[in-house]
Amino acid sequence: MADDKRECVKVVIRCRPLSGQEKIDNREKIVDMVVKDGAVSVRRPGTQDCKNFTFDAVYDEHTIQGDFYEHTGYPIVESVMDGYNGTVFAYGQTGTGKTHTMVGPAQPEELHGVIPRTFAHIFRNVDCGQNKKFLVRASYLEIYNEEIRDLLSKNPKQKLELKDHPEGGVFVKDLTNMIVKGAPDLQQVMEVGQKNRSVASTLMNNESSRSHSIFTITVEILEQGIDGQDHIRVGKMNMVDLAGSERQSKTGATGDTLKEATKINMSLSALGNVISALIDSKTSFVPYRDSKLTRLLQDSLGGNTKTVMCACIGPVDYNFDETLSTLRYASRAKSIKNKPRINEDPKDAMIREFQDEITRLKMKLQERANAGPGSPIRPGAAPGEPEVIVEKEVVEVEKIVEKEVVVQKVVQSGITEEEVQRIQWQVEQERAQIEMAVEAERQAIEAQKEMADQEKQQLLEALEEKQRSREEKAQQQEKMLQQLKAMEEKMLVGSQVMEKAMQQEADLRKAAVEVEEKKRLEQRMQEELEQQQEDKLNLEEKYASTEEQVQKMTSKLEKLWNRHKQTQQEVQDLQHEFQTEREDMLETIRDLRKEVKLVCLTIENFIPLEHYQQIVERAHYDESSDEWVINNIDLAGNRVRRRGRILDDDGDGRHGMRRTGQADGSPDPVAMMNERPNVYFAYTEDGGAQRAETRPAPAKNGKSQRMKSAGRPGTASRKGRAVKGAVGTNFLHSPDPEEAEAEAAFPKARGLVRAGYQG
Ligand SMILES: Nc1ncnc2c1ncn2[C@@H]1O[C@H](COP(=O)(O)OP(=O)(O)OP(=O)(O)O)[C@@H](O)[C@H]1O
Repeated sequence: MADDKRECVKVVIRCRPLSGQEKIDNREKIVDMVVKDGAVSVRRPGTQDCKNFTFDAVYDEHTIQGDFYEHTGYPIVESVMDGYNGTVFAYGQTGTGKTHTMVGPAQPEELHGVIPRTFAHIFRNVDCGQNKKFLVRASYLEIYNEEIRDLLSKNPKQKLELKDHPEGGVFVKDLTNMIVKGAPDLQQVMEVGQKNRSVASTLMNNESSRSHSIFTITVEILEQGIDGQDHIRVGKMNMVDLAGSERQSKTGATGDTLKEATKINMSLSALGNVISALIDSKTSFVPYRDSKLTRLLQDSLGGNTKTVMCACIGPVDYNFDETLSTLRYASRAKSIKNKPRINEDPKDAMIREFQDEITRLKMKLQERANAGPGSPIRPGAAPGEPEVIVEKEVVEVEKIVEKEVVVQKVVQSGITEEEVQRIQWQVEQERAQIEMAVEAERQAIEAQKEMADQEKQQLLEALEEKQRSREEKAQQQEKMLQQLKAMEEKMLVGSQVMEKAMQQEADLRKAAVEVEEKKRLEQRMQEELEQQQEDKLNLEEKYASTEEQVQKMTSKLEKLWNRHKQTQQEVQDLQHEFQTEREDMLETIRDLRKEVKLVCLTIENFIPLEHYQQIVERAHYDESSDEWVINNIDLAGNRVRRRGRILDDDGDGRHGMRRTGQADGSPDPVAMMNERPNVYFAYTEDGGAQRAETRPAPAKNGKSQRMKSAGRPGTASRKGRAVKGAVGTNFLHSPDPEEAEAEAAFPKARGLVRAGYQG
């Protein structure tokens, strides 16, 4: 039943142990945790000034991976198996243990992180799912430089698009979803994805994740309800390993790594803004669309998901600022409220399609089995009759399951071994009968000695044709049987006989999770109570005597004074943090400006202004894909040149395009416009529209002809031009009349001009 209760995001903190280097450097440890109270305190280095926080749980450096999973991953997977969406995500500074927590080393097994531990857990539940059928799928993606990539694809660098589904919410178009049949399949999927992830070495971490990654396991559960009808629930488990927030000065990032860091920090800021908006009662707008990460996490933050956020921190002094900032971030996230609900009978459940397909295949096989050996070779059976239709359906099924991984384990097939043997035996019997019948007919024909040779030959051919067709049908039947088996293997069936001990263990764990949950609620209530008590301080009170009044007022004053001091300190810290963030952002802006300047330099010197304006006018921003779009871009500029080269591959050394050209060998623009009306032309100094691929060949001295006659190749700057819609162009230069003159003398540069443009 759907359950519309609101619940807060569960926030836990994990502190990693001191690294080897930190021990060598004799670093000061500034993080203290009281695990049983969920309390963490961070001491300002060199002082006794501590900042205290409480969370749903805290895990110190002694916490082992197994215990961490039991308290964070386990309850979420249990909910997923009930049909809820669940998310576990790791957040924190670079090098604090996010990947260690979510993935962990491959060996030994006890160091496995949350993701691999869910595999065995999910399939243990599948094993115990009495009278249920399951379909389990997995996908693995990363967001690298604001681009979504499929880590399971043959081409993992290809950029995928985010789309909005009216009912299902945000989804990634064309993302690979592997159907898996056991924990080893999932392990294999994870390993493939891990190999494709973008990592790099920085000063803070030898293997730093340069992208955010999301591993998703979808579990579809089919079960008969008390109404006798089949019901489907779909649980989805998202496991997110975020890239680390980082300061350029500390990581020593340059070049591509710096560019990655800029994008990482920008998307993490967007995540911070979403968290702030969600807890701000005055704001109803949540800026999910500001980054791909926040769009993908939309359901996990403020949506219908049970979410655990694990904030990872380092234990030593030189990370004080980042640790404090992470704890503040996490503390804010505690107030986010989600509305988890069970996903019941969704329209697009794959298990339903599988179930229907299996039923249809079974019926067809049964029909054939009942009809006996004669049925598949009914003489005169017209094409388009049932047999042919079945063949089409089989092809459809093959399409659905084409991304299946290697089968390692079959929990239990829905079609019994006896059934398979029986049908196989029937097929064998049919074959034997067919062979006997053919042999008998052959003998009969040969016995008719007086029969004309020609007639005899015809009969023999007809007989052979019949036999071929019979064998084909028998093969089809066998193929269908294999299809049926393959599909049923994908639908995992829960064990009928669950051992009592297993059941008890599962119950015990469930009870422990419930106790834990109650403890968490109690703690939250305790916090609220303390808050209310503080608020009460401001209320008027009645006093029995003046002395009591003085006493109470003094204690109240003391408390208020302490609070005032704390708040002041908090303001100072926030100002400091704000300043550091501001500096980081300024750094980012400086980097982005540099990039913009380079783009502007290229535009100003290589693309005539009018043509640039045309491009700007034709470009529009597509909100759904978050990209600038120019129609027919595939027919423009460099792309045309590339296509031309392909056409040139005719072996005779002449350019393919020239065949439509003028007498002097240059192409006829009008002819080409007629041929491809949307083509953009390249520009030459004489102003003539020319195809990019027909530009003059380099002169003997190695310089191009254009370079020679131009005198000032591509250096004319156009300061102060107001380019309509040219973001970031004008702020770089001020108007300069001399430049206008230089501009007039400027040769018409190669660039992009739409066909038909008259200069
Ligand atoms: N709880 C822990 N116990 C033991 N070692 C840990 C723990 N947490 C982290 N480490 C070690 O610290 C190093 C950095 O960890 P990890 O790569 O997981 O950091 P990260 O937060 O994912 O960094 P980045 O954001 O740069 O990807 C690794 O060598 C890892 O093994």
